[in-house]
Amino acid sequence: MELRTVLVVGTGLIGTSAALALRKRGVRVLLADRDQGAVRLARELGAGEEWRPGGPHPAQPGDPAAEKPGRGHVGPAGEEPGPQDGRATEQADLAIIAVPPAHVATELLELQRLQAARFYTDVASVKAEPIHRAAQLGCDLSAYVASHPLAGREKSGPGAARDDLFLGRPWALCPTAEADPEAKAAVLRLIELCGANAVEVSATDHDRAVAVVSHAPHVAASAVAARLADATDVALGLAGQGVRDVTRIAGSDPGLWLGILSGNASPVAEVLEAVAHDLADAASALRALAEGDGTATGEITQLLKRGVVGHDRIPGKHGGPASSYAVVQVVIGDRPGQLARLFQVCDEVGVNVEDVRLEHAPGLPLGIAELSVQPDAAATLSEALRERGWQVP
Ligand SMILES: NC(=O)c1ccc[n+]([C@@H]2O[C@H](COP(=O)([O-])OP(=O)(O)OC[C@H]3O[C@@H](n4cnc5c(N)ncnc54)[C@H](O)[C@@H]3O)[C@@H](O)[C@H]2O)c1
Ligand SMILES: O=C(O)C(=O)C[C@]1(C(=O)O)C=C[C@@H](O)C=C1
Repeated sequence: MELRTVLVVGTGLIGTSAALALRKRGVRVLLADRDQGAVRLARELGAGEEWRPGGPHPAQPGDPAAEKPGRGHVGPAGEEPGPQDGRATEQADLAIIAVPPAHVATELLELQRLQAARFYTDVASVKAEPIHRAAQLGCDLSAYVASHPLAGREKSGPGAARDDLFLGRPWALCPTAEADPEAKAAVLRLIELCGANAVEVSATDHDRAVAVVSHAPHVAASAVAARLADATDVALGLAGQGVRDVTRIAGSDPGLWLGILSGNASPVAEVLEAVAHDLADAASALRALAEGDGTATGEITQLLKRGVVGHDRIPGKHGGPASSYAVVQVVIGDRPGQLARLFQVCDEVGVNVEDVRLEHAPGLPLGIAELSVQPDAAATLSEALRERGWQVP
């Protein structure tokens, strides 16, 4: 099904990223948020135009229309809801509700009351609870297919949005038995336009799955990062990439995450209990080791090995099977244009760079670029780089 006009309600990180991706594909996007500053910034970033459910002429202060009871949080303040029957003047093909999980159902109800769109989805990180609440409120479930892109950042708001945020990422959709096939087709088209991979799953299975791959890892990252709050300056001065990798997501908005964790409390608690068990066992094994019990190394090795097995099961990019890339390390000068020259060589020898990472030693004029490539391309690339004078250790 074609999406000509999409309404985005909640122009934060996810809503604005989806809007930017849709704009890039030529879709008309209407923007609404209870925070007018968020709408303005999204609009200035090129994410679309402000949604005016009552048409192009905002009600003026003092106009009896402006004194009418509000319409919840949807749309710009001080405007008429639409024609006299309460409908929006224009109906979008699809509305994306990109607000915190606890507000999804009330926004859906309000948007459906306005007949703001033909079909509706949301992007909340939990699925069973918003669907259950929507049913309780009497929303039209035939026009609604809940969804969740498995892509995000540790930053909030439209300023952090990226049009390529969803490229190659899984995007779960959880149609209920009541869902109209056309509503599902609309959400599938959204996912396709954003460059993501659709994964159909029931809401309950989704919530159990993301407890393992997203929500419990988030709490674990917060617990590790919390240790740093009163770490000494010496310790923080020694922080390398490891702690940065493990704690990146701990920088996220606590308010949003409280809502996510509360909406998926039991499945997350179950995973955390298992993690806590492993951590407690590792701590007692280390205590035993410190007291001279050499046999305790077995338990620690087992956990580390199970970690390697789990890590290797994470799918590679584009959701395909996990790939083990070879890493070619190259010494680069801290000067403009070095990376461009390096990529030029990769291009010349036809080697695709799957990933790149830069290691910079503060204060040193040199750094290391780590290029991840297919294992059978590593030797060709290393040789080509050496021939052209690059230092490949
Ligand atoms: N942050 C992530 O990495 C991530 C990834 C995937 C999905 N999600 C989900 O996407 C949704 C939005 O998260 P985000 O990271 O974009 O948050 P955000 O804080 O960047 O944006 C949320 C926006 O919603 C607005 N808002 C809140 N309540 C509203 C309401 N009732 N009506 C209209 N606007 C309202 C806020 O003003 C804000 O602009 C959440 O449900 C979250 O679970 C987040
Ligand atoms: O990478 C991040 O910063 C995220 O927050 C991403 C992440 C995830 O855990 O993968 C977090 C929560 C969302 O619901 C979806 C994606």
